[in-house]
Amino acid sequence: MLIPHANLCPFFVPTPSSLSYEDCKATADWLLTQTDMRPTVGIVCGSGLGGLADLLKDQVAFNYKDIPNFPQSTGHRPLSDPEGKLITLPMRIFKLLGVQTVVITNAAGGLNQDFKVGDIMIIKDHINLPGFAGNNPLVGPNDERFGVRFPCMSDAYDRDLQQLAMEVGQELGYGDFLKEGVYCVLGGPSFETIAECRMLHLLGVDAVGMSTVHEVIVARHCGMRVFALSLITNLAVTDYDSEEKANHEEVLQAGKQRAEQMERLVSSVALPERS
Ligand SMILES: O=P(O)(O)O[C@@H]1C[C@H](O)[C@@H](CO)O1
Ligand SMILES: Nc1nc2[nH]cnc2c(=O)[nH]1
Repeated sequence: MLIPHANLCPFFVPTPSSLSYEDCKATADWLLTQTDMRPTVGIVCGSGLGGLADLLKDQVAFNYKDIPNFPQSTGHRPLSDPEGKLITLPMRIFKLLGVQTVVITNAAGGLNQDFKVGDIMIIKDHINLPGFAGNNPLVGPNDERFGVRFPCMSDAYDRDLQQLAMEVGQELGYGDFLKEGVYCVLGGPSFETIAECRMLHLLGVDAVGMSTVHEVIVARHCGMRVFALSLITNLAVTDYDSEEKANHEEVLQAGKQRAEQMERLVSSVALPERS
């Protein structure tokens, strides 16, 4: 099953009712009545990377508005927006549909000095910076039917899939632009200041973005494997003499330029029978 990026601000405190097992089950059961397909891979498309959907044969498409309890994707939402609570609901619905592997793509700003615009970074780990202040999607009562109260995150990103992606990337001739690194999520929607970029660089962050991490935490909580890629759409500014200014248009533009290779890599790793 493939969904466009929710693109909602990850700052929220979920309430039991917004993410309840019963809500998710009702949604999953409804979807299962609409199709005979039984997905085992769930894909979340990042900004500018929605073309992945075109790779799928025998598509069955649903409008978000028609799916019971499903969050609407209407842009980046601020902390105070209660709709932001639903950002990770699709992960739990994936789980209840039978999905075993979740693939997430995003657009991100490069902090690693060896990165260039257009690089594809295999995410090997993350820093949930909002989590340091208590913004974790698992805050609140825990439903053991999804997972344990204190899930481990030291194996958040599946190592076998990372290795496979490196090998497949080399075979596809992506050696020059396929990298690996640590992704850090910030709340957005503003881009970073120069001082923030410098701080993140000092912390060992290779790429910074505004998504993915909360989905990964919820996906791992309920036991799905995770593979995630960042497309480096711009280079984070760390120099006060630089004239560069991050903007969403360049993010979308970079996405278009590298979308095909990104899509091929995702399909070769996650949907090998289709590539
Ligand atoms: O793929 P995502 O949604 O993480 O893309 C990042 C965050 C914002 O949506 C957008 C800013 O240009 O890029
Ligand atoms: N936070 C953040 N998100 C991004 N998404 C794409 N580029 C960037 C960036 O530079 N910073």
